[in-house]
Amino acid sequence: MNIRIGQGFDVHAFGDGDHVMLGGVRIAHERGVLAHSDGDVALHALCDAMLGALALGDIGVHFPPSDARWKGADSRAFVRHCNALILERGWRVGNCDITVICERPKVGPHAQAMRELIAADLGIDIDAVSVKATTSERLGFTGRGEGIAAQAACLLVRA
Ligand SMILES: Nc1ccn([C@@H]2O[C@H](COP(=O)(O)O)[C@@H](O)[C@H]2O)c(=O)n1
Ligand SMILES: C[C@@]1(CO)OP(=O)(O)OP(=O)(O)OC[C@H]1O
Repeated sequence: MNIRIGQGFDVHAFGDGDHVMLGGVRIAHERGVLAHSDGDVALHALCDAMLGALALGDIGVHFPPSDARWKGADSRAFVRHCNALILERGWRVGNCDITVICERPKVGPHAQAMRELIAADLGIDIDAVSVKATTSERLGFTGRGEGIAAQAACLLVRA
């Protein structure tokens, strides 16, 4: 088999704070997120998609929330670690696609910066990295502004 696919999903509740991290980009916002790490749902979903493609469990297995090393951690380091696991097994990311789900903040103005950071961390062309967003039409916990969610898909090809 010369391709593998994985998908990921993550949620964090909003809490006190003045920014959210999304796709490695710091976005000023009137709420922060409650998390052990920097709470970057986009990168956590991506990590779970990458790990899922390798059938290596999930982000919590590799970076346990009980481990003080990950307190406030930059989630870009998680992405780079997952990418190293991929490369050392003879794979590379062919492309990935992330959808962020929230009413606010607006993601569109930051999507290009996110794509650039993710492409750099994966060592792949920016054309292979997609970041998009949707509201949930004011329905559910994202619609009520209680939290933020993201889902991701990741294709691996033989290096
Ligand atoms: N947090 C968000 C949510 C949405 N967008 C952009 O707005 C478009 C319309 O959203 P709908 O949920 O009404 O379909 C969407 O396609 C995104 O381009 C955004 O940037 N940030
Ligand atoms: C990222 C980790 C790191 O301890 O903690 P959180 O930032 O709380 O994020 P979550 O999406 O719950 O994933 C679990 C953990 O791996």
